[in-house]
Amino acid sequence: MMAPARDALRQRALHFATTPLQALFAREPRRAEQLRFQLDGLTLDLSKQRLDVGVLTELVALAGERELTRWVEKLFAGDPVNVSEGRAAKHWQLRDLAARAPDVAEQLQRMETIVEQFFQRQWCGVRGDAVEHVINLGVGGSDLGPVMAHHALRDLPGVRSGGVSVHFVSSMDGSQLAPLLAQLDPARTVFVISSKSFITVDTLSNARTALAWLQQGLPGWSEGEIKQRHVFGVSAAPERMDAWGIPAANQLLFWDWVGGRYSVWSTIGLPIALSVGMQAFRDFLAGGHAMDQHFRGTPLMANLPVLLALTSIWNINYLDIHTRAILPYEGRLKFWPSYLEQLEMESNGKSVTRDGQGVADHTCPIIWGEVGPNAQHAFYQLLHQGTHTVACEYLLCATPSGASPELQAQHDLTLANALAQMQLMAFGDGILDDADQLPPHSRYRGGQPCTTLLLDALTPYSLGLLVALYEHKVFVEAVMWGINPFDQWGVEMGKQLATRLLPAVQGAAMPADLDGSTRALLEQIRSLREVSAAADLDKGRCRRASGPR
Ligand SMILES: O=P(O)(O)OC[C@H]1O[C@](O)(CO)[C@@H](O)[C@@H]1O
Repeated sequence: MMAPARDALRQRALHFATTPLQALFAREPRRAEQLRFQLDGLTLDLSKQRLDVGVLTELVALAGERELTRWVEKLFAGDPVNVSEGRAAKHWQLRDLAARAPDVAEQLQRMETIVEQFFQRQWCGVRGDAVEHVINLGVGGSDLGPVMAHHALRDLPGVRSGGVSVHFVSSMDGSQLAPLLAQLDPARTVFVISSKSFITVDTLSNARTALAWLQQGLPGWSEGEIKQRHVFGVSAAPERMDAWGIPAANQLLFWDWVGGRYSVWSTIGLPIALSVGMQAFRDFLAGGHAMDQHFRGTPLMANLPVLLALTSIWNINYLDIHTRAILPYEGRLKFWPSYLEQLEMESNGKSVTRDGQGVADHTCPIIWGEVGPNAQHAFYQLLHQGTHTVACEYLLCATPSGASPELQAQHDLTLANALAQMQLMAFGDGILDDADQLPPHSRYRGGQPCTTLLLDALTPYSLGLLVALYEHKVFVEAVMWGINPFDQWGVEMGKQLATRLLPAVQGAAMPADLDGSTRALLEQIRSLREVSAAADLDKGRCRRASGPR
């Protein structure tokens, strides 16, 4: 395949890989302005990336060669862009409130009815007590979007509060669920079982434990009565919710054409609406829709998701930078890195193209992160003085999320830290006059390419803009690499192997073809368990021997 843009980019990369960022600013007086892009209170600043407008123009030409515009049309036409599963990817339709697709509008209305009952304290458990706690049981896309948005938006000024307390449980080992159950009253607790497939073992095992706890704590009530007042289900598989015994009135639906990690906009958002109210949830949808319109209608050179994606392609495929740190300078966004890890790595962690060939280039980088001020005291040492080049993505809010003078002062401090850290990351100690007097161990080499995303303020709307920005960015990258971002076959085999190994963990014979390492680990686990069971037995004997006091 002819790829003139790619060859031109390779040539440019030779220059940008070795030119200090200071030199780029010295050479281009309008750089900060030319590489800053905006939409509705969201600013994308690429000026501290190792590129210029010429590089972006060449990357846009490459996007032309990869038929990006045609793929964007296919996405919004509802074509089956998820080729391996023969499905459309219409998460964007969930946020188009004006178009009111009938199914979408109906489910949103049902969600609103449920949410209002909780806010009005009218949703009561079997004993007639108003419910105060809702626990979402879900994992991956059925957890990360809601948990991220709930933490970002709850108790934000202007956002409704006073509903129920919402909790999130995802891990299959029960370590999140057990301490919650120990504190809560079953009569005042409701569970939302959130699972697109309704077969995810992590979620269903937590759900079984939750049901047993409800039954134990609410004696005298039948399982059906308990489920009616204490269990909701959110899924694209209503027949499986039926089989689990969730009453139809407590079921909220979404559809196959919503990928798990793109489902925060669907009824999977129920926990978000329960914590911040429906108006905030609709504002979140409106932000996402504004980004859809921008993405569909803006020329590529000013299109935020496209520019973010092309910058990422430039770093990975031309500058050989294979890792990216996500650094929000806003504690409310503490789950933003985990959210993006799933969105990006589960979508684009692929090595086979849509037509089954090996990819020509590296795909998704390794993504990790932490709230910036905490990361400063954890892994920034590596970013400043380690040996790896890491693309750094800063997320800042211009105004604080609370109004008190103390919070304003703390917010100023946080912003000053973010700006200073970015200076050091990008320019190193070159910004100091006397840097060359410093001993080697105090030098900062700089050269870490930084992207800044600046929100005027964190609101449901701006969070919607941000999430949809990344969803589309992931799609653009996938088109550039020729891969399908909407499937996740790589997580399936692990689940099958776990099912096969479970009996052996429980004490049955080990599979004959088990590898040596797994066999040895299982043997050790078994013998450790035997020792611990024997110790428990001894303790029991001692207690009986010493008798009651
Ligand atoms: O919502 P479900 O069907 O329980 O799946 C949970 C998660 O599991 C995955 O399939 C990966 O194992 C994700 O894509 C998904 O978000």
